[in-house]
Amino acid sequence: MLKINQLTKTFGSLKAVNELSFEVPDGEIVGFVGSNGAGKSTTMRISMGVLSPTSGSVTWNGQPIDRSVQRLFGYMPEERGLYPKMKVGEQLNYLARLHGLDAPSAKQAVDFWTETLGVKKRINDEVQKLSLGNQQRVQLAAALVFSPEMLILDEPFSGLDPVAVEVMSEVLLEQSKAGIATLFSSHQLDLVERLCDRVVIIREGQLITNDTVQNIKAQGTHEFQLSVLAPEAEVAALADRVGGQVSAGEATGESLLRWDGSDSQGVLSSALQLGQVQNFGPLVPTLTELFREVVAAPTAEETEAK
Ligand SMILES: Nc1ncnc2c1ncn2[C@@H]1O[C@H](COP(=O)(O)OP(=O)(O)OP(=O)(O)O)[C@@H](O)[C@H]1O
Repeated sequence: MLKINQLTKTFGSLKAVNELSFEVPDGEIVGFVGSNGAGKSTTMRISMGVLSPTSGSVTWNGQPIDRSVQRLFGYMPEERGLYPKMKVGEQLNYLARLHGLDAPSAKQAVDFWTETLGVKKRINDEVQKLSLGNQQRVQLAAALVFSPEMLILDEPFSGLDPVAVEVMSEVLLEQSKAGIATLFSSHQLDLVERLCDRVVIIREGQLITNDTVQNIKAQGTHEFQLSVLAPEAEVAALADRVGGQVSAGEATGESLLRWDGSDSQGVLSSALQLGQVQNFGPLVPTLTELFREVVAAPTAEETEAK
């Protein structure tokens, strides 16, 4: 398990990471989310041991991140890190051997990951000759080729086409089933929602949320929505009763009623008197909507300053 404990990193007067604590347990995929400049890459660099913290610590199974621990981590840095003039296959083979695989195992791993990630045909090409998306696939192969115990991936999905996104999603889910701990940052919240066991949201270096996707969604503002085949004017009277709002639905003659969910069964029976009810239930917000709410809310410091 990776444990980030009271981590702080300052650059001059800027606190890029501010007393941040969270964990990435074995077999879990943790999505690391925050606006541009929130401190995600800085946290990941420190977790990988390529940047030292100002204070606080990161440990792997209780051990500080030294060279022996670094060897267990598959890392995809934001600035990427392949040698542009080296051939894809040579580069991956070099990395696999560097991490202790013998020659036949390294070859097998290179074949497997280039095949899985769809770059096997490019194995003899220099990395710099590949499209950006294919370079990204090779980056992912580089993080995976030596069977790491932990994956630290800084925006692994950026620049990938939809097919590669699907392949990579499957790879992460399989790795997680095999017990690998994964921390990945992303601005693609639909993917985070789909893949992650847990989501860590940070803002200005500070932890805002650390919870399961399910819990985060359950805590969001819960409105109800009902769709009924009845004229808007008739549904408006019902809306007035519960302080809701009515709008036209997509289907002909359909009206949508949104309200805070109070007296839901009473509203349903009244709506049934008006016409056929098509849909009825809580409107579960997407992670993207919740993220917008969280990021738009004032910070504790801003609230205090008022
Ligand atoms: N080496 C550095 N020197 C000075 N400031 C830095 C350095 N690295 C990062 N920062 C600053 O620290 C803050 C956090 O940056 P970081 O790259 O960790 O954010 P991020 O959440 O990864 O953002 P993005 O989503 O844009 O990649 C930013 O304000 C950034 O400008």
